[in-house]
Amino acid sequence: MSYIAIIPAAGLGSRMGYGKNKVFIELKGKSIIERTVGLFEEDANCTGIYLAVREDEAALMEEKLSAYPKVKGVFAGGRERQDSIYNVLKEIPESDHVFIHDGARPFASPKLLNEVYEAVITHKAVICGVKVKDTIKRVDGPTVAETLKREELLITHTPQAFDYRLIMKAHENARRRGLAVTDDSSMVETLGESVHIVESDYNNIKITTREDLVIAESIIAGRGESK
Ligand SMILES: Nc1ccn([C@@H]2O[C@H](COP(=O)(O)OP(=O)(O)OP(=O)(O)O)[C@@H](O)[C@H]2O)c(=O)n1
Ligand SMILES: C[C@](O)(CO)[C@H](O)COP(=O)(O)O
Repeated sequence: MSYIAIIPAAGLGSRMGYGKNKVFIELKGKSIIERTVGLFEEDANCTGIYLAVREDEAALMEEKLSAYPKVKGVFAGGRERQDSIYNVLKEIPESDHVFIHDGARPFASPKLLNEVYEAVITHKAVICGVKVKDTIKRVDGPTVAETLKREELLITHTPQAFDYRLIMKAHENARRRGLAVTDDSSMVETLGESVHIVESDYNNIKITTREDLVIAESIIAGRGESK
């Protein structure tokens, strides 16, 4: 048994405001996308890595990732993350399991990848996430609508892992029904299938805004990484 990894990296990075795709930002001499791809390159259970990239960045991406032999394909992304992933899903070879992991999430630990992999062997859909630390309220404009039960909430991370046929069916169903979602497991939920949860960790951040770059630098410093 093994899995293949899909890495969506075709975003605009608009919340970062960097003027170009944030996955090319370097953190201690290595770009975010190289760090993310490196996680799967190092994972013995991963047999191939496929990316969604912006068409105008395909050449740059291929150059950046030339040192990662598990990268088997780079495909054009779509308008939304969901479209980018579907564009890759329909091109990849059929396999037992598929991991989907944000290109902008470079700190997933080997332990987490392993736990998600163990879980997807038994469960057909697996996500990871962490507990909410703050109190979350649903709002209606400037007014509080309700206070949600914190113990029922999960901050969702990637990797998310799936049985290949199930995630393909979930994406195709979502496209047919015009469902727009921000993570892949939501589409599996829509099919009425259960989604298993593995505990992630707070370092597994998605680099989204400028503040995240400071956190990222501090995670790297804490690891004592040498160049
Ligand atoms: N059309 C899109 C949009 C996003 N992504 C990827 O999905 C991941 C998570 O998305 P997000 O953090 O939202 O990245 P961006 O879309 O780049 O950021 P923003 O929403 O701020 O523009 C990123 O690795 C991003 O490159 C993608 O492949 N295709
Ligand atoms: C999939 C995800 O990373 C889970 O937290 C997140 O939903 C991606 O959302 P984005 O708005 O595309 O960053």
